[in-house]
Amino acid sequence: MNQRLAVLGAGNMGEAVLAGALSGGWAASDVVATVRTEAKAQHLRETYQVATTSDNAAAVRGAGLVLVGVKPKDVGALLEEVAPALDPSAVVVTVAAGLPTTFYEERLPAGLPVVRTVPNTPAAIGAGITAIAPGASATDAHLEAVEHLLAGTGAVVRAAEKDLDAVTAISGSGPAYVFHVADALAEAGVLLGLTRDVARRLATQTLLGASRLLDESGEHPVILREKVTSPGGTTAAGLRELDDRAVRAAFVAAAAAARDRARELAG
Ligand SMILES: NC(=O)C1=CN([C@@H]2O[C@H](COP(=O)(O)OP(=O)(O)OC[C@H]3O[C@@H](n4cnc5c(N)ncnc54)[C@H](OP(=O)(O)O)[C@@H]3O)[C@@H](O)[C@H]2O)C=CC1
Ligand SMILES: O=C(O)[C@@H]1CCC=N1
Repeated sequence: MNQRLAVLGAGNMGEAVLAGALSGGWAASDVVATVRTEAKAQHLRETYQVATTSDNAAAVRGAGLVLVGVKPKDVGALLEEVAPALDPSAVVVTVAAGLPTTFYEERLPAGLPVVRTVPNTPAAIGAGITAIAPGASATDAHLEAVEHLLAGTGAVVRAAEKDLDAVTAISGSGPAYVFHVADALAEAGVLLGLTRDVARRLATQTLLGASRLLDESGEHPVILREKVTSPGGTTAAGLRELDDRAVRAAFVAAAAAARDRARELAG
């Protein structure tokens, strides 16, 4: 399989995967990204030194890996555009939420391997996590090629395709939940009289430090929470408010709603 990579739709997620792949050692000279505006093309050329075009069919010619980075609603039209131009040995890798691999297989030349992935935006700084699942014609070698592509974006895990909507709800959408918490914590600090700059710094570093501690200690989050929560102390008072407002239940409901929405996107 050749190393030519075509990124079709270099938006938030396509660009994040592109950035992660390049910082992981993928050669910029092997990448072409498709765009719809000259401003975006210029940004990609200047930032990553990759080739750009607005012609998706031209981009996929000779590409061994074709990354579908457009919104789920735009995937059908995109596949129609590129199907006749795809290299017979190409692997189609998609990041689109919800759409099953059968959606692609029905629209692409018979037997063309499809790998469905669920990345997240921290991929841009090599701190993402991506779940990957093979379609009917994707082999272990195809999965390995996708793992190689994504190696610079962070962790990569293999998953069963039936689980990918749940993965989307947790790690795909998850960064947005975390940014929501970061914003809420910082604004709470402002309410308590801290400057915006200080409050934001405290919130950001607290999330970063807590995440690293969780990861590096290997301890269960409940144990780590208990280590912060002195009997009769400040944290217990704060946590009681979160429980009274059913924050834990809200996370469960948010994940279920995101999973259900992924299913709806499949049509
Ligand atoms: N954002 C995230 O955190 C995650 C997103 N995903 C999936 O990633 C996909 C993209 O989402 P996201 O990056 O957020 O969305 P964006 O809108 O940021 O990216 C889509 C990009 O595709 C471009 N585009 C649309 N149609 C075409 C076309 N025919 N040819 C070339 N380019 C085209 C758009 O251009 P223009 O801007 O000009 O419209 C845009 O730049 C979705 O399918 C989503 O489900 C998956 C996991 C996480
Ligand atoms: O919001 C969305 O639909 C996409 C999929 C996961 C994250 N962003």
